[in-house]
Amino acid sequence: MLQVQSLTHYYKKDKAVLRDINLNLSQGIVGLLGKNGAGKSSLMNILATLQKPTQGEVLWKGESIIRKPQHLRQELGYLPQYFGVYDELTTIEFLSYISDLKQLDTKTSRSRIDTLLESLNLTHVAHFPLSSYSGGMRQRVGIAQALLNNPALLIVDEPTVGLDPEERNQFKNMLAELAADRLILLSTHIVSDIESIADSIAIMNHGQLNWFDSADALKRAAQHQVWELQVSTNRYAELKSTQTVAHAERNELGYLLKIVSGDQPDENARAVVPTLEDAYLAVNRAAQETLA
Ligand SMILES: Nc1ncnc2c1ncn2[C@@H]1O[C@H](COP(=O)(O)OP(=O)(O)OP(=O)(O)O)[C@@H](O)[C@H]1O
Repeated sequence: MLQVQSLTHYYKKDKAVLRDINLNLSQGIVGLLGKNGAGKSSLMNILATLQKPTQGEVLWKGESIIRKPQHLRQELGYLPQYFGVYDELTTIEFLSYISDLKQLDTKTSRSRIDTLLESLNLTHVAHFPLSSYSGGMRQRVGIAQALLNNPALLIVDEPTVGLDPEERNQFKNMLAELAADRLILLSTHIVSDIESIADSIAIMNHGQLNWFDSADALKRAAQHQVWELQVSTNRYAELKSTQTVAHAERNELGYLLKIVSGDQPDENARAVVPTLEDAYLAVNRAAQETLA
């Protein structure tokens, strides 16, 4: 559905924020992981046709979205990282306003708004001003506006910021349901946001794409790179400065560490089965080593 070809982007002449990105995406959820500043929002803004890239091509169903953005826009839903709402409007008023911007006819708009309010559990508060909403409710309104045109491509940029754990889970479940018949691209720096729902995982570092495959393949690739080790407090202080410590748990002997490393970090370290978070750290560590 979506092909990204040799995409490179510069905001300033000497600093590429996206470097030669290539991706072929089809239906399902793609989790885009990367630290702050990795280039996730820049990539998403380009895919949402809000920014033209410096070089490269993006094809939606075979047609260039750079030359013909309108072609994708009709089928696009976008929830940006910073989603502002008009506080004094009610949800119904806000969604009607966005429907007008999306040029939906009145009948389609009314029916879509009713369906979305129902499925996002917002019907009972639809006539309240948005200023009275919690973070999770606002995020559901954000998703509702992105889904008004029943988009075939849904882009959500760091959607779980500000949500409590329960709201996070609800949001994940909702995305999993929505992915049945569309492509969803979700960016985050929190691995648990996409764990269990992403069909594939893309990892970015310094504007480069370092990984694109399933979560299982990612975990397999990290085998023999994750180690558990019991150390004294002094040894922990040493290891902290030389190793990627994924987890440190204090106990009566000092610390039980989980270390991500291509080599056995200590003769007493034993290899353990990587979690998705460990595997993500392993990709980042390898990317840092390549850059160094
Ligand atoms: N409009 C802009 N003008 C200049 N530089 C920018 C602009 N937008 C982003 N950048 C820079 O591009 C780099 C990538 O930023 P981007 O927002 O795409 O990353 P990100 O992975 O989404 O991170 P975050 O989660 O912090 O938003 C950063 O160094 C950022 O400072």
